[in-house]
Amino acid sequence: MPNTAVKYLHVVAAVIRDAAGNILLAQRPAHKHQGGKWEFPGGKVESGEIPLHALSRELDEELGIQLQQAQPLIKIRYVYSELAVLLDVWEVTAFSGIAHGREGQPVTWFSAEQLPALEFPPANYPIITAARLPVRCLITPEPQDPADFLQQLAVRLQAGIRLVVFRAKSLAADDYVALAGEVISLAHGFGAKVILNSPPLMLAQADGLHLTSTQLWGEKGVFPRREGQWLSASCHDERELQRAADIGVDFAFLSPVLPTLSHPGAAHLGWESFAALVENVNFPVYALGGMTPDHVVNARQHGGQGTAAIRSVWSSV
Ligand SMILES: Nc1nc2c([nH]c(=O)n2[C@@H]2O[C@H](COP(=O)(O)OP(=O)(O)OP(=O)(O)O)[C@@H](O)[C@H]2O)c(=O)[nH]1
Ligand SMILES: [Mg+2]
Repeated sequence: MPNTAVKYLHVVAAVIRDAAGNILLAQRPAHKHQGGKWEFPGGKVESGEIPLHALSRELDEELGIQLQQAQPLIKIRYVYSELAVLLDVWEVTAFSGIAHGREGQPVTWFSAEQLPALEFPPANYPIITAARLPVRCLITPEPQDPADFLQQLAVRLQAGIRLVVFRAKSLAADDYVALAGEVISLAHGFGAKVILNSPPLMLAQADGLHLTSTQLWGEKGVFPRREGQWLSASCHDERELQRAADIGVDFAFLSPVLPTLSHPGAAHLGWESFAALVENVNFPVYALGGMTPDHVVNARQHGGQGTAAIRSVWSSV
């Protein structure tokens, strides 16, 4: 949660992608704060400036490019010993000009998968997660027939799904692990990532482990996660998001944002509450509950990473 007694320096920064999906990074000059580390280009918002103008000015000053289109990606508050920053990160989707280090700083395009091995200022780690995560996430429905399930999954991967939470509460542990192995190899063939929903055994090939909101309250540090594997969690309110932050999740799902077909009369957050809750955490959050493909725009406008869905993704393609 942000510390209201702290004055955060508002900094805009950009995740700039080329047509192949590579991301442009610059190396901070040695004499500056966090010198020598890689950064997302950007800088301080001047007084009276709106963030998008600050971003446009910084990208011209630092890289000689003209910003044409950008959308919010994530906001992070971080307290260094010397200063506190609010990193207001935007995803640049269109620009003109050829990026070069106008202030003499080295600039390089990296694939998203190269980012975790680079050295960044410590505030940046959630930005790397956000840059690697897609806008849409599929949470699978309960598998009935495994062969049919894999075939259905392949259709969604072909349609562009790049993040899958393999959720199968009805399967025995051995069956879950066997099907998970197949889900992972199928998804990896498409360059998609697979998060396993709290199996008793964590597979080395999986990209992450997902916790239900109940599992969030288990003993800290006992989750069977390996180095490099993400930890995600289902949350429904501020208390669960805070707990997710305390145990160090990489990203979360917040629900229900809208009414769902399975619980049509149940209370839901609505987009404004979603935005207010997301504003206070420093990791990417997917909107879940009642999401259709069109809601990706709403999720991004309200500070989310994107949308997660079971039914609408499984049945709409
Ligand atoms: N641009 C940028 N700044 C970051 C990142 N991560 C991070 O902690 N910061 C911190 O945000 C602060 C402001 O960034 P900056 O030094 O780029 O500001 P600026 O371009 O206006 O530079 P200037 O002070 O030379 O005018 C610095 O303390 C920097 O360490 C990042 O990824 N990109
Ligand atoms: Mg700068």
